[in-house]
Amino acid sequence: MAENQMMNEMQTPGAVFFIFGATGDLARRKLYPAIYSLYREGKLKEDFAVIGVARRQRSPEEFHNDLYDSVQEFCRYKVADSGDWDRFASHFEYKSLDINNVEGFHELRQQTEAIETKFGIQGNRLFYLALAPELFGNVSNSLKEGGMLEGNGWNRLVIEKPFGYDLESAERLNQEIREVFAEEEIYRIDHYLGKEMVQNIEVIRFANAFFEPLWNNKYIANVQITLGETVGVEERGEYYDHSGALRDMGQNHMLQMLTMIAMEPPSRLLPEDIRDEKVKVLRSLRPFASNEDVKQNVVRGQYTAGTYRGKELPGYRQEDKVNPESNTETYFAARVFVDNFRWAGVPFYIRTGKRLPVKTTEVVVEFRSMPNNVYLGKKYKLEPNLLVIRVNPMEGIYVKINAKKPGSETEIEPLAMDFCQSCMVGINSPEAYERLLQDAVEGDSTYFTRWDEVSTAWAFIDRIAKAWEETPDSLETYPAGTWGPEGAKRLIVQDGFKWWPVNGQEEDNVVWKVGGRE
Ligand SMILES: NC(=O)C1=CN([C@@H]2O[C@H](COP(=O)(O)OP(=O)(O)OC[C@H]3O[C@@H](n4cnc5c(N)ncnc54)[C@H](OP(=O)(O)O)[C@@H]3O)[C@@H](O)[C@H]2O)C=CC1
Ligand SMILES: O=C1O[C@H](COP(=O)(O)O)[C@@H](O)[C@H](O)[C@H]1O
Repeated sequence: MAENQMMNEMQTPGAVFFIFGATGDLARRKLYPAIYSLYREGKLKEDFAVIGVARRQRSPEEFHNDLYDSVQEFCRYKVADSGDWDRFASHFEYKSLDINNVEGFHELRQQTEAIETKFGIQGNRLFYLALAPELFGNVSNSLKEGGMLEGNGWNRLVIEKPFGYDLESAERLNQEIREVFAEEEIYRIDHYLGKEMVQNIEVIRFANAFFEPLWNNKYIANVQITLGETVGVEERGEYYDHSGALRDMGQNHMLQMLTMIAMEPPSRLLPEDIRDEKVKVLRSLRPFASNEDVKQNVVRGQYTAGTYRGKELPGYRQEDKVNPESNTETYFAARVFVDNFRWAGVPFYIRTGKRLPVKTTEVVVEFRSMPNNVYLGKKYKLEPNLLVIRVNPMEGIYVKINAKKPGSETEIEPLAMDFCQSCMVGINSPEAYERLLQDAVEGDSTYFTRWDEVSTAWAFIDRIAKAWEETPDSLETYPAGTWGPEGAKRLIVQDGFKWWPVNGQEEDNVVWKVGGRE
């Protein structure tokens, strides 16, 4: 196939992928489609195999049918023709196994050796745990006891979030898996790090003379990071009600994006150099000193019933498997400071929520006004310069500058330079899971989180969670389909700033024209 030929040079080393949790939602929606895309693009050749593991029984035909449905529904490539499909599907086998059944792992080992021989795989094994975190320790142990780590290639463990509930539970979890796997064998997924535009932050910053010299407190007034979702908790009420927005999105995706924006340039583009720089940012986060400090800097909210595009939406407490008296936050916004030379005094405003009006992830870097602006005055409509990095679902970069209004002698107006990557014909950005699976198999841990990153992030988040536990009435509400609680506006307005519109949409739903002149 054409994609295969084009991508030959990017082929990954042969390996067996074990998907523990093979009948689950993550495997179906993300992992199988990602493997198919890698295959279609020739990044996986014929020397790979997948063994799906879960408790329920699945005949080979049933498993292949599940696989087909998952690819057709969720993959960015549709199945090309039946010959290609049969060849792809022949790499997949299923093993019904409870992860606590060590005996069963000996059988798995025999199945593995047979499939390695069949596809000429040299003993490389990648264990992907798409399972509840409580099972991570047991599965690691069963892999060891069942002789699964005695192949003659490498062994790698890929684990999903959430990595713990707080620092203490994360430490326990880490200890359990470290009894079997070394840190360099562990790949902790934060799927935001696999997103094309999150990885692009590094390039935009470090490959452009426009930006890097200005990337500090002398020129940047504030940074805003928004991860908005229109969905509610869907079928995940039970998990979410225990977790909440702070743990579900804050501890991982939001702080990881913040580190990418704030980190120092690494001396080399090696995984440990980059992760060293990221962890320095996390260590520089100004910790909240007291409940009052948290109250002044962090706002939390829960959605109530509302309307979105004419549709009535239930409140969070009415959602399936959610405690009807739940105090769990579905939104939070925080003002965070990175106390180092580069960022001293620059607020980072971060916010995320479910049931907001727009699904979007964006970073807005707002530059300071000119020190002595000769264009101050009523007739000039000056706006601060902005750099906007659009992460998803739109991918692109947007720069807002001031320019003379054409034909006018005195008027100045903001001009938007908008590069929309996702609008370009022929661009079909890889899904985060494709990139991360490929990296894991290639042994590149750059976009996976190291233990010190995870633990430092938890220490920061725990302080907020503790304050909220002690001040339950700090929870505000917001109607589903709106931009979150009032407190989030106050948080930023008190500093003389405002939340910039995201994805072309103003907070009061006035459309902010994207591209061209406003
Ligand atoms: N779904 C998503 O989009 C995301 C999920 N995650 C995380 O990924 C993990 C998996 O999530 P998800 O797929 O949604 O969960 P599901 O509940 O849909 O799937 C869980 C899987 O685990 C298997 N399983 C459960 N117990 C055992 C056992 N004792 N032995 C063997 N297999 C077992 C189940 O199969 P069976 O019942 O047949 O044994 C099933 O395949 C979780 O940690 C979740 O937080 C993270 C980000 C996104
Ligand atoms: O990790 C998670 O992320 C999703 C949002 O991911 P995105 O790639 O669609 O932006 C979120 O819905 C979920 O609650 C959280 O667990």
